[in-house]
Amino acid sequence: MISGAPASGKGTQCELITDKYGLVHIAAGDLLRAEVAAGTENGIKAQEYMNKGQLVPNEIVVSMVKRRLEEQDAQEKGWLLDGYPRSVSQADALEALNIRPHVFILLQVPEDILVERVVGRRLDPVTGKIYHLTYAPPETPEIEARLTQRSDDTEERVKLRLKTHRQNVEDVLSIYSDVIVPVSFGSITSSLFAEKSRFV
Ligand SMILES: Nc1ncnc2c1ncn2[C@@H]1O[C@H](COP(=O)(O)OP(=O)(O)O)[C@@H](O)[C@H]1O
Repeated sequence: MISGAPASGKGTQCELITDKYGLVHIAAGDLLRAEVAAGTENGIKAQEYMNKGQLVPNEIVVSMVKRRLEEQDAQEKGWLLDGYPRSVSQADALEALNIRPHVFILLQVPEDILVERVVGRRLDPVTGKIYHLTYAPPETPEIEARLTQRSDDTEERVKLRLKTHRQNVEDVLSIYSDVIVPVSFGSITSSLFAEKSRFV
């Protein structure tokens, strides 16, 4: 499992970890965005909460994540669960199925840096690669032209998401205290990964 505040680097570290270990990346936020894009009933409900940076109700998220964890690829290759659980009740739902992580990676980044990261974050819809207009600019003008920005990646909304994260992270950490590996800001992405990848 990997946990961290918005723009703490979950997505970027997940890409490095899943490439190296052949794990299946399961991100609750991505699953929800797929429901929103598909216009499903759950997606329409979830959108209201996501626009406010609030947690989407468990009756939508828990079954969605459980189903994805139980799919054959995750069972065979192993999974890296990103952005779930975000509450004790969500963690309890996995405990009830005897689903526990071998490692719980906790990314820790100062909040002022997070806001700057979010506002400049962009996504390439063709490759799925994450860029930052200042710190990790796109390689070509063609890529730059097609980059998209998440609707909740505004300064106003990221502050709501940070508040939600602070409210929930402490509850969850107590459940995984035996497998937590804290990873603090200060290393660039690749050296951070290299330095800490011994634990995975
Ligand atoms: N485990 C979860 N439980 C409830 N809502 C979630 C969960 N994970 C993600 N969401 C919703 O999806 C939004 C985007 O999540 P995510 O892509 O992980 O971005 P962030 O890193 O900002 O949390 C969150 O702001 C929240 O509204």
